[in-house]
Amino acid sequence: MDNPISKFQLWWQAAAADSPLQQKSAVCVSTIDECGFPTGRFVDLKAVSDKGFVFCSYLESAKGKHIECNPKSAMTIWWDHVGYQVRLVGTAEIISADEAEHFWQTRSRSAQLTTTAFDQSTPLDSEDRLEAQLKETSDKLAGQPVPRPENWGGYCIDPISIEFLTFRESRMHLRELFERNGTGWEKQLLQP
Ligand SMILES: Cc1cc2nc3c(=O)[nH]c(=O)nc-3n(C[C@H](O)[C@H](O)[C@H](O)COP(=O)(O)O)c2cc1C
Repeated sequence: MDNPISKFQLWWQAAAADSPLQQKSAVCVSTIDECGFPTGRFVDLKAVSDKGFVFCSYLESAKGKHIECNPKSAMTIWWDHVGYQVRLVGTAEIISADEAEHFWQTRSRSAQLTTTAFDQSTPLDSEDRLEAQLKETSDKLAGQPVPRPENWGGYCIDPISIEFLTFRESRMHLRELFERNGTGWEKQLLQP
């Protein structure tokens, strides 16, 4: 398979089928902080297409601020039950408001309420404060749809390289590196 996006979609499907994982689409996104340190955290992978790899978050979170200053990002995935690792590097861009709205509408009401109630990555005085904030938001929006907060949206990482590793107990892992070459991709095998 010479198209890494199609290959990824097949791997994602295979990993999700009969997956023992609770969080089947958790992937690690790494960004670069203001001091130049890389920092990773798990997010939920929402969609993959020729445009890139999409996840949703608060736009003013730490990761959001990092991407605003430096869009160079990475995504790393390990699906133990199928023995697949995927690593990609690329440039993150905010998705459109319409796309963000689409993903917002796929969220449960309780996820919409918690997202609205909290201000990700800002300091928290005490754990009790979370309950109070959630109750305040739930009471305020009782019986109404929960609108998407302006500070919630998504990012699409447009990859310049994607590496697929098929894990083998023998350590003879198969590593397939795809690098962007103009509008296409160049494939190269790497030693394990
Ligand atoms: C399995 C899992 C899935 C998560 N999914 C998301 C997500 O889709 N979006 C998000 O903003 N945070 C998600 N989080 C929380 C992030 O890992 C992280 O704590 C949060 O985004 C704040 O990161 P930041 O301060 O670096 O911006 C998830 C955490 C876990 C463990």
